[in-house]
Amino acid sequence: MHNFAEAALPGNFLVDTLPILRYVPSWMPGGGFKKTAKEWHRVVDNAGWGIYNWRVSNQETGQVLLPNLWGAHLDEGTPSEQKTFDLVWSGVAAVGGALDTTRAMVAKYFLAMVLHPEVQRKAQEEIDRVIGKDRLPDIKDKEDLPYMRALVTEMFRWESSTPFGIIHSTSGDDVYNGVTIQKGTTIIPNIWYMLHDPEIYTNPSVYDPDRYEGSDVAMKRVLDVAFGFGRRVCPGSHFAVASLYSIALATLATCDVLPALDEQGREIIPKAAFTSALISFPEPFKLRIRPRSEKARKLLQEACSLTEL
Ligand code: HEM
Repeated sequence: MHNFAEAALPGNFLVDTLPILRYVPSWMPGGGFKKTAKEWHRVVDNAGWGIYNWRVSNQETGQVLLPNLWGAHLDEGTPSEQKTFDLVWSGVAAVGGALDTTRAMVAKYFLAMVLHPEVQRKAQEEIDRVIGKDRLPDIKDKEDLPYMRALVTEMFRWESSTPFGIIHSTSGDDVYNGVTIQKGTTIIPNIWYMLHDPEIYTNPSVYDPDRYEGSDVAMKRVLDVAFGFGRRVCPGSHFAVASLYSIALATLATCDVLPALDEQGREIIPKAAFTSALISFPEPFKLRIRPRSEKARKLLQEACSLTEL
């Protein structure tokens, strides 16, 4: 994932700006990127084929958890060479697209909760009122929890993990707002700014689920931007929102997310600081997670023991 982030960052490799450099041999000054490309290709190749071959060789052992992306296809019989290739690289695309983007959003969610106890209280009040305290929430409860929907949407507006989306280049000449854009121009979609435009979002740097006033239309406008545009829009957006939603709902229904304590027992309030890379994470911070009640602890324990089965 680190190599991907480095490779996709505009300006990191001169050859992206001066494509003629691709004809420079790897041993000449300016051709070093070819060695890097070869090495990184080996890494991603091993990762893709390694996990696929592991999946095939463990199909019968019970080590492979089902259902999984490859399972349904492999159960149909031995795939052709082309299909095998497609399966391996669609798996790499799914994991590559999902892993760090989702990890970063989950970390940002916990940071937002530590910084905004008032949001937690409001969400917990909604969960307790709608679901009660006798069962764990379910993804189907989403329909009845507008504040929780706003809480998750606001995560993507406040600090999406892909502030500059994925870089593209124009496939033909274009004119936008009177500006001529030539074919092959690099386009960096500034998703962060679109979601922090003060003309649309009052106090854009503030994490505030109330700004949507419960309107799903206003929330959709955020999610329509956060996952990119056009035919290369993120295919995992629904999965990503559902994952965030499940994690937020499960933790807030059962736990309080609290700041860590220093040696004197004082709360350490973390800064809202983020790395500036293709995929943006929060700077490291500490927190405490405490079950809201003995009943909540038991519900969680039961759910964990069911998962282990
Ligand atoms: C918080 C989570 C996520 C965020 C913020 C995110 C964001 C994005 C963005 C901005 C793009 C670029 C779209 C464009 O080019 O305009 C993208 C592409 C992509 N995403 Fe996601 N994504 C997330 C989760 C996922 C998940 C869970 C998956 C798969 C299960 C996934 C798979 C992909 C793939 C395969 C692409 C490349 C699509 C293409 O180029 O045709 N993403 N994502």
